[in-house]
Amino acid sequence: MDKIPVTVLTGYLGAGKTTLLNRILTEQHGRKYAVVVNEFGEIGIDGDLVVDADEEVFTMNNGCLCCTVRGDLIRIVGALLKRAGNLDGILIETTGLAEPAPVAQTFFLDRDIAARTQLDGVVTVADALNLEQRLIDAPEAAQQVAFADIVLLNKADLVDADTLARVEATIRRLNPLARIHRTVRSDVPLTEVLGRGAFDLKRALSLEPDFLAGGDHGHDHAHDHHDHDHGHDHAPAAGVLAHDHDLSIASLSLSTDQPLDKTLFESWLSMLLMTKGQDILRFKGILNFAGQNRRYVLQGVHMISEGTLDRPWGADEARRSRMVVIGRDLDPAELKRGFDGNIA
Ligand SMILES: Nc1nc2c(ncn2[C@@H]2O[C@H](COP(=O)(O)OP(=O)(O)OP(=O)(O)O)[C@@H](O)[C@H]2O)c(=O)[nH]1
Repeated sequence: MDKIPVTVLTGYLGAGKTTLLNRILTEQHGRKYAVVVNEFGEIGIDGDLVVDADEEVFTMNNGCLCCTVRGDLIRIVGALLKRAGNLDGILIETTGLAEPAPVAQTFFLDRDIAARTQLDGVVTVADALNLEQRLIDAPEAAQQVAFADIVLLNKADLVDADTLARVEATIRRLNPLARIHRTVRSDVPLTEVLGRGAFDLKRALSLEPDFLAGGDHGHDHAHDHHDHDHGHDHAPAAGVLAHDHDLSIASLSLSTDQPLDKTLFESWLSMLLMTKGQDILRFKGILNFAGQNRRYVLQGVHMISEGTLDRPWGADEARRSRMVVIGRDLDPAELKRGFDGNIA
């Protein structure tokens, strides 16, 4: 039996992973992929933002995929394999705060999974506008780039040619071997990211000598999965994978069953981004605006926000507005007050 290829999509918050995933699901129409999405936050939104309703999307909401969640991944992939039928591949989108190595490890360490699947490649989407700053303030960002087999240098439309060349040189320094594609909205020929047999175990071992050793690669973890704030206390480990998450990053979920007033909401959001945009790493939401029978999808990274009208609300669907904000030093009470102030 052929092994099922697995592609891990990684990259920092808001880099363009879901955009790539949607491109794969749309362009590879007729193929059957199982999609596993891991998000950082209590209320699932990512699963809803994946376009193709024919695909089954498994969401893991446990926040950090880097360690304990691997158990969930093993369970989900294990269940998938039991009824795999004619699956053409498994696509795993990690949260922007995850490291790809432990996810990749799963496909080597779990015997049953290793026998049936083959890690095809780790694809890292890098945000050309924000990567340089992330490499300074977010250790995961460097690990994601270092561990990639293929890098999409995305959002090329948001920077000038010199910046793009500089960011590409930085990626090259972190990862001399990966193929790098400059992209806008993750538009890369899919033959460049899928079915390439790109994963290089030797390189993984050079970055993480314990890659095949299992366990938690020398880390000592203290997670608090209750509020999805996660603190790690990591003993120094060999290789690039010694990690240290930023404890001040948290995810806040906002929701209401009452319709929101679009004008109030937009002015609240623009004020919020003007005053706190540096600290807001990522926000996304599915909103119910008064008088609108279609869902409004909101997306943003720092000061850049995008809103689009999506499909109509279903007849039996609860018209619930949900928004997730991920950032540093957020004030939950103030954000909740502001959000609730937009109720129509
Ligand atoms: N201008 C511009 N915007 C982009 C590009 N690629 C993606 N975006 C936008 O950036 C935002 C984030 O894109 P996503 O694909 O959701 O990013 P992600 O990496 O899945 O985000 P998380 O899962 O939250 O980490 C969305 O508003 C996209 O429309 C690009 O090349 N240029």
